Amino acid sequence: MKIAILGGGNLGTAIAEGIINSGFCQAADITVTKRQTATLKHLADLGCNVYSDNVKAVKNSDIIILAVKPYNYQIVIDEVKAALNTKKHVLVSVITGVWINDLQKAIAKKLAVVRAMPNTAIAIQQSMTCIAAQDANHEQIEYIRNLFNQLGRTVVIDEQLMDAATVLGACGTAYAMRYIRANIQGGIEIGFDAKTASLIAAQTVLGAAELLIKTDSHPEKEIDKVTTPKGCTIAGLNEMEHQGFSSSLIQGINASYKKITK
Ligand SMILES: NC(=O)C1=CN([C@@H]2O[C@H](COP(=O)(O)OP(=O)(O)OC[C@H]3O[C@@H](n4cnc5c(N)ncnc54)[C@H](OP(=O)(O)O)[C@@H]3O)[C@@H](O)[C@H]2O)C=CC1
Ligand SMILES: O=C(O)[C@@H]1CCC=N1
Repeated sequence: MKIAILGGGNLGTAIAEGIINSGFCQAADITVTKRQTATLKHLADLGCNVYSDNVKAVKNSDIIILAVKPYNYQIVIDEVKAALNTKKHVLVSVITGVWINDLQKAIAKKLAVVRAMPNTAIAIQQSMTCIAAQDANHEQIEYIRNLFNQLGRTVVIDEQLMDAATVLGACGTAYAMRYIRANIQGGIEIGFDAKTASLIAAQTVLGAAELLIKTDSHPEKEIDKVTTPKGCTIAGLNEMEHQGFSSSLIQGINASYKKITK
């Protein structure tokens, strides 16, 4: 399979790099487009095809990953729709807020379309990617899922949950960063220099997340292991809850969801 990534920006280049690093396909089988190609020199050096001609990229590929900004998708679809072939191509869109029906309407063909919502950890092959599909067969969905499995973990969801997936999985990276930053600020106040506090905070969050994923555990079970009766963990946790910690996170998630669905 040959893959075209239309829109070689942050996400597009991260996908290309991840696919190459994982050995999922050869660099020569990947084409990345953008209007100003100078920023894609590193991909060209790796052996990818790099140019601005979206139509040529579509004609030379089987899987078309659309990774332009939401306000640019219509123009790119208008450009390539005549070259899209329902018997050959699968279109994969990572564009936030654009529904499969919108894409199919813009293409004016019942093309197999897969919508994927990764997060920015895709740059280090640690994304959580939620996937939804329409008019794609099992084999096509599995191929796309396998592609994103090279870039982290995947789950197939109903497209109706894509806004929720965006909030929890994609915006979630920003929420986690803010949590880590608050830990760093607290860590500095209790004596660490910024660099050491950053390492301790980030590695601790990484370890906590891996505990849940690798042992299929529940957060409260892991909390019970840390909290010594009358100890400092429970004192801190309870104070955080008195200040509305869990409630503020839940309200934040709801505010994001309200914004994305309005
Ligand atoms: N899941 C997540 O966490 C996130 C998802 N996203 C989604 O991913 C998509 C991409 O975001 P991101 O990578 O950050 O955006 P970028 O702006 O970094 O990348 C988009 C790229 O598209 C290129 N482009 C624009 N017009 C065209 C065109 N006509 N033909 C070919 N290339 C074109 C631009 O380059 P040039 O101007 O040189 O053409 C640019 O490099 C967005 O739709 C966004 O919604 C974004 C961020 C986070
Ligand atoms: O903030 C946003 O609107 C988008 C959604 C996912 C990441 N960025």
